[in-house]
Amino acid sequence: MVVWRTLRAAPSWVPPLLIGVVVLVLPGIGLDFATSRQIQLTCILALIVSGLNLSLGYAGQLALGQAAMYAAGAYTAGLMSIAGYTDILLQLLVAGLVALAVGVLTGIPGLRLGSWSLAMTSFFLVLLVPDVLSVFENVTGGHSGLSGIAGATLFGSVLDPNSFYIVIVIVAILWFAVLRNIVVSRHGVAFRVLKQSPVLASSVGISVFRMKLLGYALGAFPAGLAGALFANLDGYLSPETFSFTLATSVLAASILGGSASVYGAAVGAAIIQLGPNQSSAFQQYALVFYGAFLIAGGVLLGGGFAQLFRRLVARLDRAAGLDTQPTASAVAPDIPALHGAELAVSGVAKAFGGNQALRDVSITARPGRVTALIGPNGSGKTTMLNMICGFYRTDAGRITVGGTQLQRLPAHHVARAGVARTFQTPNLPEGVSVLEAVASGRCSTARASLLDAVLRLPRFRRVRDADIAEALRVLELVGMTHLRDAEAVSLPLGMRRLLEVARALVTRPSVLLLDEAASGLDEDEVDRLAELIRRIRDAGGTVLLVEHNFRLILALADEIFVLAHGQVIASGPPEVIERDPRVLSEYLGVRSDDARLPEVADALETKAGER
Ligand SMILES: Nc1ncnc2c1ncn2[C@@H]1O[C@H](COP(=O)(O)OP(=O)(O)OP(=O)(O)O)[C@@H](O)[C@H]1O
Repeated sequence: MVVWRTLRAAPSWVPPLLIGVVVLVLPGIGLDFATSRQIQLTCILALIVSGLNLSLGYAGQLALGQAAMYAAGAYTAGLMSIAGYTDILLQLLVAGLVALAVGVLTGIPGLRLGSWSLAMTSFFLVLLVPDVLSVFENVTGGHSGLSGIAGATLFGSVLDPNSFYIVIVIVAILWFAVLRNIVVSRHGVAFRVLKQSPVLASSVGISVFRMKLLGYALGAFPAGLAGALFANLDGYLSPETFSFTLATSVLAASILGGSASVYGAAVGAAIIQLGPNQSSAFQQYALVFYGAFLIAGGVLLGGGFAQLFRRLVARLDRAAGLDTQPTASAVAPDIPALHGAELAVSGVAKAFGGNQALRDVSITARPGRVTALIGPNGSGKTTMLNMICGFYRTDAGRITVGGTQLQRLPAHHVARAGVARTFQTPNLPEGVSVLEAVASGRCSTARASLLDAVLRLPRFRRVRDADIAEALRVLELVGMTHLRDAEAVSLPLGMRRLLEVARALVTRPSVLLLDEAASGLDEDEVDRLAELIRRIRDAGGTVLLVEHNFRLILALADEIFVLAHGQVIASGPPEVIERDPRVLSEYLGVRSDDARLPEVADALETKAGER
């Protein structure tokens, strides 16, 4: 256990780097030609698989185009070599950029069309590779393949097989370092938010289209590098290499190793390359075997070997006593001043086909006040929130926050304008810690570019430090600092709801929309939530609360708007609403002119409980 504790004290990138260094020095201790070639092919396959992991495992885009990007990189490098440009660094750069360009060009239409289109376009892209190579037969050699690729050079010297081995391993190590830096940065968290839900992504200010394209196109880059390395390793390119079978093997390796994992790509590639690919009998039935691997990886090993590895680490951590969580802090600090803005909705209408969900609705939520929006099921509350957030377009009317019109803005711009929200069902990405989940709310604030993240430039560190500091500050407010390293999705419902409020608060929003935040909470948790909302209000925040818990509404709201059949039927302070005959009639289906608060609350709550 002492060894384990020492290992865990080291930064997480040290063990994989050590493995990389061992692979790098293997030729020094004697490596036969066949093994050396297999290791090089494993590195090449690992590069391709890592690209798929980024787009599929992290960004959630099922796209099989890596084989086509690999071909683009390979033919680019091969043709450069034939034209006399044999420098491997130049070839890697150009091949990577060409693959990136193919990713962008094929990704845009696939992503614009939405849903399964990217999977389909990338699938056809792979099927088209042999035909494209035939069409340009004069240049690519068509079905006969491309020969005459000269040995690679580095700064003018020809690379012997051992030196080329070193180049391949170093490129793989460097790319995995880049990938790791991306995955642990804000971009990596944004990818996982996107994978969880595009709606969630836009609600924290992420442009869904740009992020999807970034994941897919970035995944093309290592495939281009792999292509350049392969062209120089074999000195000959045949269209058959870039077939659909390759695409399937890449997918199988990704699923086996664990697609939501950086190093899982290398593990999956090693299993496929060093195992079945060795046997010629396997080659004949490769597609069948890859299919079986996919099923085994997907069904038996949910999350692949990476998931098994994580479980093993967790078990060893427990055994070594490394998993103890500090206890919760009792006193939550004061909320610093929030600069809430007025939310004004006037004359808004929305129809879904013939169903008029909202008609001529006007509501106002002011800073330093809790405004509640209530109404029976189907009265239009969620539609209203979705229109404020930019998920639905209004048919008529205006929505402004602090005087700025929102109704024409896409959802991620609305979030950037200061509107933050929670969801009816807590919406948290998998594979992120509580701290990262809260910090993900800051995706729309000051940015560090991808290059800043990859190279760990000062700007990246500044943004990361600010993200962590703000996330910790808000976690303290909701009394969850002690859970900062826990996996967000594994928390109980009450904690997940508080976590969502924390994520919304981390941007210091101008307007906070809470969609049934108390639903499913026990009494203690509701009290804690109520206390938090009160403190947000007292700090000057603008809170719009959509809620079915009437005791909470009556206790918290300064003003209530009641929706029924898509229209506001009553508005005013709780003491007016609780006696309004129209409200009672809508909720209870009875007319009562002298009903009082406790009876109404009980009756309404019972009614809500029945639903
Ligand atoms: N995307 C959609 N497509 C078609 N109809 C929709 C859509 N969203 C909402 N509606 C309809 O609009 C009306 C209002 O629904 P909405 O979900 O806003 O009500 P709600 O008050 O939030 O209900 P609940 O309390 O059950 O969440 C309903 O008739 C619903 O069927």
